[in-house]
Amino acid sequence: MTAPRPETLAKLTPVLTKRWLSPDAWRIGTYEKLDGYAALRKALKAHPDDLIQLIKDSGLRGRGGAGFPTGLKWGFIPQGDGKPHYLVVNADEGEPGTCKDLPLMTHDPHSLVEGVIIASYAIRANRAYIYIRGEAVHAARRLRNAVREAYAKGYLGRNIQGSGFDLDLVVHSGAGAYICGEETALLDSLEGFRGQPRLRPPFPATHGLYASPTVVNNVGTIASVPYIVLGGADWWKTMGTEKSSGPMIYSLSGRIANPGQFECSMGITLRELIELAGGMQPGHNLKFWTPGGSSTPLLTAEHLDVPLDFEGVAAAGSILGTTATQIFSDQDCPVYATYRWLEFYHHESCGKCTPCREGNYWMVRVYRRILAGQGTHEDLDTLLDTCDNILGRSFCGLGDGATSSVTSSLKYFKQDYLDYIEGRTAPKLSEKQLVGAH
Ligand SMILES: NC(=O)c1ccc[n+]([C@@H]2O[C@H](COP(=O)([O-])OP(=O)(O)OC[C@H]3O[C@@H](n4cnc5c(N)ncnc54)[C@H](O)[C@@H]3O)[C@@H](O)[C@H]2O)c1
Ligand SMILES: Cc1cc2nc3c(=O)[nH]c(=O)nc-3n(C[C@H](O)[C@H](O)[C@H](O)COP(=O)(O)O)c2cc1C
Ligand code: SF4
Repeated sequence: MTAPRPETLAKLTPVLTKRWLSPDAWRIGTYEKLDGYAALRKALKAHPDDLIQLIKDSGLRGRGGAGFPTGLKWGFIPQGDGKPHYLVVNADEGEPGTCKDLPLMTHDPHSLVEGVIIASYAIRANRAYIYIRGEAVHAARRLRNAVREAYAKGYLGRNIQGSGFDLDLVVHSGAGAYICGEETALLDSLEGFRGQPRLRPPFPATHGLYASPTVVNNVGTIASVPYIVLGGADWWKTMGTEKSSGPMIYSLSGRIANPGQFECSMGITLRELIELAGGMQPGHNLKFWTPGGSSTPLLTAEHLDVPLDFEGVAAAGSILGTTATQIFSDQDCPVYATYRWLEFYHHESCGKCTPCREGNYWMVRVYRRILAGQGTHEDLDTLLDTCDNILGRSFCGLGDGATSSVTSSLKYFKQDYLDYIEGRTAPKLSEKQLVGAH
């Protein structure tokens, strides 16, 4: 493992991760000693509209993958409409490779709770929910403990810190479905229905939980809010780039020496991230990687110096997404990796719309055929044609995301497909595994 150079180490900007290594930071006493709830006290003295303006000024963009401007979203909540308003935190974190919200909630749950209270005050919500992935049992336990502690200290409940503001916060565990991370499927699930996406527009900002104005934000988005309130918009903008401000937690996995979370100013490159992670594993050379989880088009070793911000990754033909960089080497097969992701999308497709439900089913079969050494050249056209019929024609983003690795692996690694089809690569799947592929 090679140590990073000092100039690369300087690119680490621990803000949301700064307490993760402090012992017991998940307990309220420790959290308060480390600046905890100071932002809330400051926020409760401000006018809610000024807080929305502060978040707009900071340029904060959603950390759930789409990068929608947070202040703008909060500003869409109608005021004086007589309806209840809701804040819903999306803690479903299901995107393969993504692991930033879970450690945050485990190590520093109060930063999320504090962010929830400030955001709810800003949008005038008196009830908030954290919808957490069902499998995340430990993180949910920590969160529920944090909520209990916050009630006991008067940060939640009636007349918070004497401000006159009331807020109840409920932690709701889902049942472990990827689709329930899509915000409208999440809202259906929270209401007690089967989690399937709703038609948008109308967006949750006007017609969300119980058809009322609702802000849905990712864990990382809401946990950023206390830091912006304390440090100010200008400080936040000293990190990152002009249109992608602030720090970002990048999760690194795969063929690198030291996988994990690295919080850096947005715009860092994969070359620098790999250096921070101690380099590639010995004997491995970078072949392909996802910039933001499996729903984002693959990039290659040519893209090592692409700035990992919303604009930089888009210019390189991919999407920043959840900043989950999954790193594959010359010893990994892009055809097989794509097949495994497709099996995931096929399994997780909710079945509501035909392109995604049928398209993923058939693409999995075509991949099995190719990987069993029984593919044809026409199969490659079938894959591209199927993607063409899914992308932009699906009811929600799951269908679109499923096509990303198919089209990008065919763009960069067509030869790997041809090697299976023309018999130069030994089959990876057996006849038995091929059952049902024809
Ligand atoms: N974090 C994870 O585990 C995970 C898993 C799968 C996918 N994703 C990410 O999800 C993203 C797609 O999510 P999406 O379909 O919600 O994206 P989207 O661009 O449709 O919406 C993003 C957010 O902006 C809001 N919004 C957009 N336009 C609006 C408008 N006109 N008025 C009011 N609000 C508006 C939406 O309500 C939503 O909250 C992908 O980029 C992917 O990276 C994340
Ligand atoms: C299939 C699918 C799954 C998603 N899963 C998540 C998720 O687990 N966590 C999340 O924050 N956003 C997820 N999203 C994005 C949400 O729909 C939404 O854009 C996000 O919660 C908005 O929060 P933000 O603006 O703070 O990013 C998913 C989107 C799709 C299409
Ligand atoms: S794209 Fe897939 S997950 Fe989304 S609604 Fe259609 S079938 Fe369901």
